[in-house]
Amino acid sequence: MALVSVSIGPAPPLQAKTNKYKIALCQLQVTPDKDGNIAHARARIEAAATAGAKLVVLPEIWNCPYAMETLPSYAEDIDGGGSPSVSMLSEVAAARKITVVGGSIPERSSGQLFNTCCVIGPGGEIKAKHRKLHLFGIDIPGDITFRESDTFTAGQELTVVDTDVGRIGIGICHDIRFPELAMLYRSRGAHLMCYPSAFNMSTGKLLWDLMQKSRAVDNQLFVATCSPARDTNSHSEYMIWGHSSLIGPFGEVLAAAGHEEATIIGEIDLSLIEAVREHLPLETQSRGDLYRLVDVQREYAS
Ligand SMILES: NC(=O)CCC(=O)C(=O)O
Repeated sequence: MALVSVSIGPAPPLQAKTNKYKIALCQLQVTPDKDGNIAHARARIEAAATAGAKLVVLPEIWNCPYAMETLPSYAEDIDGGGSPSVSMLSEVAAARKITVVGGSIPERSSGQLFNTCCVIGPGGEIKAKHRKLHLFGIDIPGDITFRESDTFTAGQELTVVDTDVGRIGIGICHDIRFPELAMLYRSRGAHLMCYPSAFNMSTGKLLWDLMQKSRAVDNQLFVATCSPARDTNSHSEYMIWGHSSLIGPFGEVLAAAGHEEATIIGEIDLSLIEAVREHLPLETQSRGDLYRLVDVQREYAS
């Protein structure tokens, strides 16, 4: 089928049951003990709900260490119902009537492994499942060599999900480096991008803040990132950067963690998006006569 290149129209109006709410980013200390990680995550989500959070976000790979050699032994079958990690998320979301962007866990499906984020609604239902689209691969001799594609298969679907707290676009860590993804999410009406992540010490120090602010500023929306805490005792070659953050639509840092375990809570006020877009109307200033973004999957679907 030939691909028809059509530019994307203006972002649809924002819709959410509530205009202002608290979001919690749980920067968890992860250990090799999966049951312990699940129990710990539950406790942190409950504490965040008690503190008033309506949306709780977990890190990339929170039920086991982010180490490619051991990840497969922790993988769970989400669709087949064999996922203690996702069951816990459903239970706690339903018990506390909150939305949970459940970080990511290694998912086993049809003999393949995916790096997968489930979004859970306040009834405990899985509202969306995002499989990491862009697998992280880096080779800087003498610094860092890492290849997710030796272990994971990349996902094939973009994920924009309607929740009680509005429309959320999901990406996992390295997905944040691809601006087109966030632009497509914005064009599909997302007001918040959530990126469960696990940046490393090299690229984290240099680029982590910049990436988050860029995605927020380019698209005039909120960006939330959530990382595991750094394990300074770990002998793993992959040391995690931490620094989970909430960025506002003007690029302002609304909340940020250091590298230790922490739950940070920030406020999302959706009216800020409209204000920023009104004050600085990038959408009407952009030059659709000179460049265009194409939503390939929508074009094929139509
Ligand atoms: N877990 C990841 O995808 C890491 C991405 C990363 O560090 C980067 O620089 O990109």
